[in-house]
Order: sequence, then structure tokens, then C-alpha cells
Amino acid sequence: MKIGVIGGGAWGTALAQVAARGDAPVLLWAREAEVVASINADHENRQFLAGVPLSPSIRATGSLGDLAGCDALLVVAPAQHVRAVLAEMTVGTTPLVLCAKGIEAGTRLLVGEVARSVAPDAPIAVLSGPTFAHEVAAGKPTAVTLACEDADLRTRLSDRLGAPAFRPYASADVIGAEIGGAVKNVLAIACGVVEGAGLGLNARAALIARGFAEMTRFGLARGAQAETLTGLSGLGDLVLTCSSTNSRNFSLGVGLGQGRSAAELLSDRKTVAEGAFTAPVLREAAAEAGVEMPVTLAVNALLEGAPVAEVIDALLSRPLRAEAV
Ligand SMILES: NC(=O)c1ccc[n+]([C@@H]2O[C@H](COP(=O)([O-])OP(=O)(O)OC[C@H]3O[C@@H](n4cnc5c(N)ncnc54)[C@H](O)[C@@H]3O)[C@@H](O)[C@H]2O)c1
Ligand SMILES: O=P(O)(O)OC[C@H](O)CO
Repeated sequence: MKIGVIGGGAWGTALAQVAARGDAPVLLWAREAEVVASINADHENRQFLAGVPLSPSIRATGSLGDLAGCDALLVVAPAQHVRAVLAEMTVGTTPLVLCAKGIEAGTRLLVGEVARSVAPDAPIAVLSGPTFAHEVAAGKPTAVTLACEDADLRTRLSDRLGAPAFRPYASADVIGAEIGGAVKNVLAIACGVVEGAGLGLNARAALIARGFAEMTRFGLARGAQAETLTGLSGLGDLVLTCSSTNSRNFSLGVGLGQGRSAAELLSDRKTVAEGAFTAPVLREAAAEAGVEMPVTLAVNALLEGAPVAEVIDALLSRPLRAEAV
């Protein structure tokens, strides 16, 4: 199975490294000419994953057409750009493994749903979980959810990508795997705010637990299975992303919690903090589904410039309720 990777950011590059195990050939499409040049000439992605020596069997290209000979494509462009990138190429029946985490603005579609609408003949899988790119690229032990309705394709992808230090756990719940990854980014911003505003570790733990209740309510309303949400792509990724400034979403929240504006924090960044784009769409999707998501509303208020103290007060002043989802 020759693997192609769409997206030369940190995660696309780390996944290319996973797929290149044993010197298997991997073709990676990157949007930036300097990323293509740096991978091909120096086996390093200096722009997005600096300092990690890459396998020489990874070749980079700036032309999406070159991916035509691949047997499966890992789609690792940021969620808001997946539609445009897939629309530029002929996917046909090549399986697409969606690795971006988000919900598309405007349509409120999950990335897999976007892919289906652009490439209706392509089988769909989702790879998601607690995965900081630099750790995966360094070969540190990592486990992910690999969700695909087609059991045969799921097995072939798991066999092709799996390794002792990269363990795909199988699931048929594509929607559940996607919802965990999309929602956790918004909740990670909230946890970063708790850190930035110095609210303490009790508050952070409470936010993770109540945030997970929020993720579960939304996920169940959208047809996710509860066990997927409690798995690697849901709770697992939530815990990772809410725990470390290695997370771009958590770091964005730290800045907001310190009273800096979203405009300032997002203005010159080259890397993507997906939660900032997902938050407003998630608010709309939750309203549409009739699901209460107070943490998501609070993150949106902060992104729109509401004062930190005011947003925290509003969250803490909500009427007490039963703990059950
Ligand atoms: N970095 C991680 O640790 C990690 C882990 C798991 C999942 N993800 C997810 O993978 C996806 C990609 O993130 P990343 O970390 O690889 O990116 P990144 O932040 O390292 O790099 C930004 C990427 O966005 C691309 N980009 C910017 N504008 C674009 C446009 N107009 N069209 C197409 N692409 C454009 C750039 O080419 C680059 O590949 C995101 O959905 C992210 O949530 C990231
Ligand atoms: O840096 P973040 O916040 O985009 O998180 C990266 C991955 O999604 C963690 O699983």
C-alpha cells in the first residue's frame, strides 16, 4: 500500500515518518515550496517539524497530481482547507484517511463529511487520538483510534501504519472519532485559560470533566458511540491537549487567560490552533442540535473579546445541576 500524505505541516510530516517505516516509499504533498525543498534536499521539514531527521524514503511534491499513484491518502491539511485541497485533485476511489480535527465553517460538516461531499467514491477512514507530532516523529509510544466502517480496509490500514510504538485501535465509529478530536481543541483552549488566569489545578480538572460531559452530550446527539468518546480520540486526546503548552490550542488559551486578545494571539501564527476555528461552528452546531455547551460558549466569548473575569464569573454562576450527562 503506497501512502500519500496531503499536508506538510507537523502532523502530516510525522505521519509520513510513520508510514516510511522500513524505508517504504511515501509521497508527501506540501503547499510551501520551501517545505518541499527542505524535505527533498535535507530530509527535514525545517518550517513545521524542525530538528527531526526524516526517512530518505519520504519524497515531497508541490503538485497534488503526483499523488495519483498512491493506494491510500492521509489527509492532514487543516480542517478549514480540506475541501479546497481535495477539490483540486482527482481522488476517485482511493481511500482517504482523515487526520485533521475540526468542523467546517459554514456547512458545519465534520472533515469526513466534507471529504464525502467532494470525493463521493472514496472510502473514508479517520485517524485520531492523543498525538503530539514531535513525539510521534521521535518514535515515542503512541496509540490512536483508526475508525472505518469497512473492516477490511481498516485492517489493511492498521497493518500498514501500525508499529509497536504506533498502535492503531480499531473502531467502526467514524463520527465519534471525529467529534472527539474536533471538540477537544475547543476545550483545550478553555483549560489554557484556566492556566493563564491562574485558577489552579482543581479548576482545570473540573473543566476537563465537565468539558467531557459537554463533548459526550454533543457526540451522542450527533450519533457518536459513548465508547468512542471515552476512548483515545475523545477522552484520551482531551486529557493530552488540556495538559501541556505543547498544545497550540492550550497555549492560545493561556494567552487569552493572561488577558491578551485573540486577534493579537492569532495574527502572525504559521501553525494552526484548530479550536479557534471550530469554536464558533461548534456553538452553531450545538444550538442546532439543542445541546447545552457552556464551556464552548465561554471560549467563544473570550475569542470575541469578552473580559476573562466576566466570562469566568458567568460560568461559575450557572445554576447547580445534576452531574449526569
Ligand atoms: N501537530 C500535531 O501534533 C497534530 C496532531 C494531530 C492532529 N493534528 C491536526 O492535523 C491538522 C494539520 O495540523 P498540523 O499540525 O500538521 O499543521 P501545522 O500547524 O504544523 O502547519 C500548518 C499547516 O497548514 C497548512 N495550510 C495553511 N494554509 C493553508 C491553505 N490555505 N490550504 C491548505 N493548507 C494550508 C500549511 O501548509 C501547513 O501544512 C490539524 O487539523 C491539526 O489539528 C495535528
Ligand atoms: O497542538 P494541538 O492543540 O493542535 O494538539 C495537537 C494534537 O491534536 C494532540 O493530539
